[in-house]
Parts: sequence; structure tokens; C-alpha cells
Amino acid sequence: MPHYKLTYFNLRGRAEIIRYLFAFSGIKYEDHRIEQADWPKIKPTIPFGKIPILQVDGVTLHQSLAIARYLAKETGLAGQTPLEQALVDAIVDTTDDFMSMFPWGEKNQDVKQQIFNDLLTNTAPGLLRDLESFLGDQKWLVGKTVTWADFYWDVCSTTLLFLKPDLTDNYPKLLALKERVQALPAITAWIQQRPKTTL
Ligand SMILES: CCC(=O)N1CCc2c(cnn2-c2cccc(F)c2)C1
Repeated sequence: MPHYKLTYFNLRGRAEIIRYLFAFSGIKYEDHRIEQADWPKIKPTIPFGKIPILQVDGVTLHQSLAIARYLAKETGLAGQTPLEQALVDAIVDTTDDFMSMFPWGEKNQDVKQQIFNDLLTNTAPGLLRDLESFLGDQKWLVGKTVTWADFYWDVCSTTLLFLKPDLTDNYPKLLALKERVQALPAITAWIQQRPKTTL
């Protein structure tokens, strides 16, 4: 088994999907969380200057979705066929496109709040409508077994619900999917044991 070291801030953020995959598969890893204050010193030492990174026996992977896709493939959570894998990737990318619209690092709190509110009020409903319709009466978003697309929906919607608690009130199927993911014993255990952070 390779030695895995994940480096990110003490946040769920862009690393939580990777942590879910480690938790579900039972693979041990180092969950290295850096202080925001240390980031300016660490940033120049990181290829492409962004985290999370995952070091795999000393080989450094970057880009959270590339890391997650690697782990999902290694652990059978990427989709059962190339076609299913393409469907999984499309759902992940669609969800990530929305999450990436948020100006997470905006320093002007008035500007930040205005954009956050607009995205949550005006843009989120269209995405949620489409995800709810895509899920329909299936148990999982793609195929007959859980994939990292289901995990990603839970990870991202957990943050969105912190920002807008009534987010899923009109999307019962998506809320039920969250509950299904969080009821997976290894995910339940991870959520109970992980550091409690707002984002
Ligand atoms: C200063 C940085 C910061 O506050 N965060 C980083 C980005 C982020 C946070 C929470 N979710 N999230 C995220 C998750 C997935 C995709 C994505 F684009 C963004 C919090």
C-alpha cells in the first residue's frame, strides 16, 4: 500500500472529497492540515502553488478532482464502465463549476456576501432542479452503486447548506441522497471524527 500524505488547510473545502474516498475505502493516510498563517511560506514549495496536494510515495499529485478521480478509480468508486465514468465526471464537473463560482478568497466582505447571496438565491435553483431531475427515483446518481459523484454532492451541499440552510427544501430527492451517503457506516464514522469546521 503506498504512503499517502494529503496537504490542505484545516477546512473541508476542496480536500473533503479526497478524505471521503480514504474514509470509505479504509485506506490510511496522513491528513496534514496547515495553518493559513503558514501558507505564504509553504506556497512556493508546492508545484503550481495550490492545495490540496496528495503525495503518493513521494510523487506529488495536484488538482483536487484529479486526485479524487485517481483514488476513485483505485477503489472502484469511479463508475463501473467508461460510459458510467463519463456520467460521473460530468456530474462532478457540473457541481464543481457551481462551487467554483463563489469568490472564496474575496477580501471585501460586502462584495463577497453580495455575490454569495446572488449565487445561492438565483443560480443554485437551476442546478438543483437539474440534479434532482437527473437523480430521479434512482438510489445513486450514476449506476447501481455509490460513486464519488454521490460523495461530491454530499460534500458540496454540506457547505452550501451552511451558507443557505433552506437550500434543499424544494429538492427532497437530493436531500435523501445526502442522507443515504451520510448513512454509509464509514462516512458516518468520518463525519463524527473529523475536525469540526464551518467550511
Ligand atoms: C479561502 C478558501 C475557502 O474558504 N474555501 C475554499 C474552497 C471551498 C470552501 C468550501 N468549499 N469549497 C469548495 C469545495 C469544492 C469546490 C470548490 F470550488 C470550493 C472554503
